[in-house]
Amino acid sequence: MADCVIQIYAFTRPEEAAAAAEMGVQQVGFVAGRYGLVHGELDFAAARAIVEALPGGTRSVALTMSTDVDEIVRMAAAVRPDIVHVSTDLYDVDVDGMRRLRSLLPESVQLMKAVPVEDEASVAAAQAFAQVSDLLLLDSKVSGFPGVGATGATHDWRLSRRIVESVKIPVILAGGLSAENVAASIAAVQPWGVDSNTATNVPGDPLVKDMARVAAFVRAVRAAPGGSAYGA
Ligand SMILES: O=C(O)c1ccccc1N[C@@H]1O[C@H](COP(=O)(O)O)[C@@H](O)[C@H]1O
Repeated sequence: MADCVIQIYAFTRPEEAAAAAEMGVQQVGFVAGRYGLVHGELDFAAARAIVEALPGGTRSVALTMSTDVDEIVRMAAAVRPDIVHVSTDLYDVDVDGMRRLRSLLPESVQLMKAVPVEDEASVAAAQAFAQVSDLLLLDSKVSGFPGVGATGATHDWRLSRRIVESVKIPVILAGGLSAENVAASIAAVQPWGVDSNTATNVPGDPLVKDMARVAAFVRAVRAAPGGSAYGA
């Protein structure tokens, strides 16, 4: 059994990203591209600076709020992340768009699709997007929040578990995860990875990571049954 992969969002400062990697965060996320939609948007040069700050072996994850496949390809060329994370509303980049995006990205770049877990239809949607993605990220959707995620809210983990069991690619669980609930989420969903944003920020400040909370999240994952190859 492999370690459960730990991904943390949304870094805006290279030094915080590097510190998180040293703490054991394996995938460091940031929002690449300025569209005036969400907190923490970085221009391509600032996003690239985070990629360059990471030690070897830590994967960089560039979240895009663009709905334009060609713009996403331009972002990937400028930022050169390990993973491109498409986090707009589900059908803003649909299955055909994801297929085209996959064909245009270098093979070395993985493509991750955020799927909102809301109801029974989410299971079929995840299965369809799994055919054209390298990874899935299962997240919460709250109306009024642009795109998928960054809500601080959990969702129905039973639906996420069904998705994990029915697709053949790695699945990261996101949505309201914290040091307090991540062990329960791993037990319930058995994902390949877990992800946190709001609960590892300085409370009330979406632009600054709370490194003590990041460290607590890493410890909680590694102590959880199923969270570490070396744990219980
Ligand atoms: O991180 C962001 O700023 C972001 C912006 C727009 C859409 C999604 C975003 N982040 C993703 O949402 C998850 C879960 O967030 P939370 O823990 O519920 O606050 C985050 O980790 C990213 O994958």
